Amino acid sequence: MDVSQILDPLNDAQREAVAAAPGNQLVLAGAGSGKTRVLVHRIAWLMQVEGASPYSIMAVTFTNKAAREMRARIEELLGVNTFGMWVGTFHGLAHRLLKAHWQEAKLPQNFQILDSDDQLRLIKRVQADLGLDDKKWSPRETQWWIGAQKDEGLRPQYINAGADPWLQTMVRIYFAYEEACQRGGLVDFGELLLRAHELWLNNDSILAHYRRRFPFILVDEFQDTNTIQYAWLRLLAGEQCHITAVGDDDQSIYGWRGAKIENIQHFSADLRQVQTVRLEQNYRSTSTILKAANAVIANNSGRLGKELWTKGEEGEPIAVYAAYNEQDESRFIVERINDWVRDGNRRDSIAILYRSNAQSRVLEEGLLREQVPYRIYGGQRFYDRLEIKNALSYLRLITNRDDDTAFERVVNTPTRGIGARTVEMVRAYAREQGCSLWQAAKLMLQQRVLAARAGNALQAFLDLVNQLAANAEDKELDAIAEDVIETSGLLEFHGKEKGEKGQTRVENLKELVSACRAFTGVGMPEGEEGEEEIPLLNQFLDSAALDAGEGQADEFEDAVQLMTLHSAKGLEFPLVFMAGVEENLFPHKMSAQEPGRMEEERRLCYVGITRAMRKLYITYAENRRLFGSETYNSPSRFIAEIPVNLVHEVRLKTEISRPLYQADYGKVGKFSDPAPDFDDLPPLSLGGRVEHAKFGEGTVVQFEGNGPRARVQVNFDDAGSKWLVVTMAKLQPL
Ligand SMILES: Nc1ncnc2c1ncn2[C@@H]1O[C@H](COP(=O)(O)OP(=O)(O)OP(=O)(O)O)[C@@H](O)[C@H]1O
Ligand SMILES: [Mg+2]
Repeated sequence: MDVSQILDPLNDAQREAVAAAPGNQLVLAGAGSGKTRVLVHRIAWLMQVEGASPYSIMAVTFTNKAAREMRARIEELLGVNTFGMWVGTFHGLAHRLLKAHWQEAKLPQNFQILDSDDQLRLIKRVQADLGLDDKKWSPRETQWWIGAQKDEGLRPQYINAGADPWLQTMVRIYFAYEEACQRGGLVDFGELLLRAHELWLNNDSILAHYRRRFPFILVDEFQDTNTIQYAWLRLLAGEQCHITAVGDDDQSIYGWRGAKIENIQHFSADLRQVQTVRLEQNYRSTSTILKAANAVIANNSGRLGKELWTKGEEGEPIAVYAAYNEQDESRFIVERINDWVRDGNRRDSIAILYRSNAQSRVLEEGLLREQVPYRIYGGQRFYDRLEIKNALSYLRLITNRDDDTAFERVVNTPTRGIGARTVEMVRAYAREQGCSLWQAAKLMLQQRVLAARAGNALQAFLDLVNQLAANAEDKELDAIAEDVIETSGLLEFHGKEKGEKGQTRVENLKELVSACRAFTGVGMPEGEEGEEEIPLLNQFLDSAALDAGEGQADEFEDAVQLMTLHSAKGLEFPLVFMAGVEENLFPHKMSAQEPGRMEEERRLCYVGITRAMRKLYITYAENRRLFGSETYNSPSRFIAEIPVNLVHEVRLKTEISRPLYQADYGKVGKFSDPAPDFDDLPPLSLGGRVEHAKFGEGTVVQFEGNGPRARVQVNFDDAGSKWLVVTMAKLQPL
């Protein structure tokens, strides 16, 4: 039997874990030390040497993508099919189980998964039935609370509300909500896990069957399991099964969603004869990157304690860039990406990581401008996001009432009691009359062909859009956007969605206001005579549609990856940018409010740094417009935690114009125009004050392009924001 393929690519400690006799194992090790590799090779070993059938193995991964990769790796190692193996996320596996045993789980065969939107709507209905006022009993809070109970494995009958009236009410809602779900055959995410656990708990024969079936259970990213997941694992494992859990307490980043680091400590006590393996050699990163990660995480207390080392080369210092603002940050990153690709590297060797979803907007714009293909991992591009499309639909209706797509999209969003039947009637009428939906709706209201309730609701929608249009007169673009997201009720509507998702949507909507504000400066060219001016709002909508229309780079195209720090877990990239590393953004400002959250933010930073293999850039902006407002944050404390000898501070932002021209001419030499006399050009700098003959004094906030085409954006104190061509504008630095 040839096992060398399985063991050769491993070090001694890894080999010890992979080739151990069947038993419980805990592999506790830092980032990039080969935990996932051990898991994969362990599965191969069990099949090849212990003769385990693929049917006897269950592997829990962090994402579905990771599950696919795991299968591919094993097939490559062994040349066998992994078809019968159960590999997936906790939710995916629980779903599979419930589908197979719907009767015993007391579910209808075609039970539906309830997503977060639907869940919130259901909770609202339930609360209304109980006569509870939404204002006093926020459905969103209830949703969060019920989720937290389920994560802890708690049904309402086990919650002792005592004399606490608030808790008593919550429990009452929880009971009623459960009943409603059961009646409708609906299962929310938390319920999947809870129900799967109970299925085994209450059905000895089914449990016995799965215990026999799965003598081997392997879990990646064990540090982020919550109470119910851990209970589920233990129940399945029983006394005979063998669990291999791999994890890193320093990478636990889902505490806010109920994950329990303590499960790592409990594991050795709860299971029999656990072999603990520690891996200390890191194979991923340069020693510089590794030292930085070690230094940052050392600031956390209560760690299980481990130090990583590497034989790898020292590598380049970590580059820290203090950007003038978010635009400058985006531009800097795109330039470095272009350099990297010019040096012969692939784009998919690059990741840009950020703390908040909404940060992607400015980064995406920079990439689009330079036509760098990119993909948002585990997410959508900014202008493709549901809440943004909703807001844009209102804006489109303001400029054009006959925009049917926009009409359809928001006629009942936020919900205002216009049902599918009414909309179908409007559609039919429009077809008949050959007019737009808006016109049809108007006619139908005039002719009173709708039932009173539907008619009133529809009238309210038309009034709302007309009102928004009236409000928009003479307003700046960002003020229009702000009015739209508030007055339409979108902000409130999306804000009510459960926890993280709702907050992300609200942040994105506010970010749209930022996008409008930034656009105001770029939009109109200086009023060319005779040319009809296109209203700024229309220009903005066109540009947004173009951005969205670009579509994601397809799966096979070589593209830069953008993602949040949370979704980067487990991945690695030769070149990594961590953007927006500023106080209040990262660490997130909410982390100051809850104990323990700051340490979780630091672990997130550790996760971020340790994604980098060869080169790491950390950037922050001295002032930033995000979520619709302007902020001045100081550099993140995490930057200060990296020893200075590992860092190279990049300061490009002074003297932008002259060096830029000269470098460009020297390098490219493609301009046929006679070279302007560079010595006559003013030394402009981002953030610098300048004076213009017509517009007066202002501040340079952005620049773009090279050579004779270089343009700067100046926020003039009185004349507003303008883009100017440097060679023409005769700006005087002050
Ligand atoms: N013994 C080894 N020899 C050479 N390369 C290795 C070895 N072990 C792991 N690697 C490589 O090191 C990198 C990190 O491994 P892996 O992703 O398994 O680490 P991990 O501990 O799971 O990291 P994370 O904590 O980020 O999930 C991978 O590129 C992997 O192929
Ligand atoms: Mg891993």
